[in-house]
Amino acid sequence: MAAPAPFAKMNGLGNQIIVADMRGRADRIAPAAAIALAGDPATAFDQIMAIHDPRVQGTDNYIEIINCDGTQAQACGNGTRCVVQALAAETGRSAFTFQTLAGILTAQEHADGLISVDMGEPRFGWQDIPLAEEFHDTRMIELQIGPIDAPVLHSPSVVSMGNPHAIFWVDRDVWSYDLDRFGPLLENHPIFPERANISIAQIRSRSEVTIRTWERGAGLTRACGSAACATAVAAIRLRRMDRQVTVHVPGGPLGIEWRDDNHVVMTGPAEWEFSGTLDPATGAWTRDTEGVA
Ligand SMILES: N[C@H](CCC[C@H](N)C(=O)O)C(=O)O
Repeated sequence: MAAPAPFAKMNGLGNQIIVADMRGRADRIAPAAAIALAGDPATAFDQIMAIHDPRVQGTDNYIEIINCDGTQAQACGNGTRCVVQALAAETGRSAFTFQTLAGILTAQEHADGLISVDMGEPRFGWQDIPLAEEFHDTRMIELQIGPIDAPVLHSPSVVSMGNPHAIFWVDRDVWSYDLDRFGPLLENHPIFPERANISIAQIRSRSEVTIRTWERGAGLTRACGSAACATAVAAIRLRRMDRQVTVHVPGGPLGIEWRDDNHVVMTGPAEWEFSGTLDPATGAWTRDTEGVA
């Protein structure tokens, strides 16, 4: 058994997040511990955001992101907002710089409690996503699901926000598609050698789009921040939306801006639910007693 680590169960628009405090220690949360925590209804999560000591100068922390199947993710927008809220409450600071597998990102809590995360620059090259074969134009790639002459979903845009995303554009209500059926097939399609997060998106105007996401390594979630960024960027590349948009995910709205300097900034809320301590080796956990800070 490892020394217990403090954690907070939080959510970002219903994206279930565990923020774990792994500062001042050398171990990491084991995949088996993540799978155990994911299997317990009280701690079921989509991603763990493990806050570690900084590894490079100029950053506040290294953040390891773990999906509920125990695999690592490069980016998690909603989880990053939860980390910011937790650290802001602890330190009284409002601006942070984190290192993740997707690179270095900055984030800020605003006076109204909303949090903005600079998710960095999107990448569009087929090797960057990555795709298994060369596609010159990733605004739309050849991929379809359903009957060959009447595909249910086809011609997605693909984008890397540090993690791989495919966005299928649909005309009908996003809830009328069996994403729980198509999601796993598309996530694991051979065209995506590192698998992919799969979204379906209905553009409603030049500034509003509604999406649902099947997340790589996590399945259906109520919100996926990096998918919201990827969708906005892909729609803007297709000249179907303006550079500042609202992306409606099942959990609520996220503001996304693709700035002129090519950075994508996501703004939204984070919510604390309860705190406790967990064993990073096994996932055994206890809840803090009510009333104790
Ligand atoms: N929920 C996250 C994304 C997790 C990404 C993960 N499922 C992967 O890329 O493996 C978000 O808010 O951006």
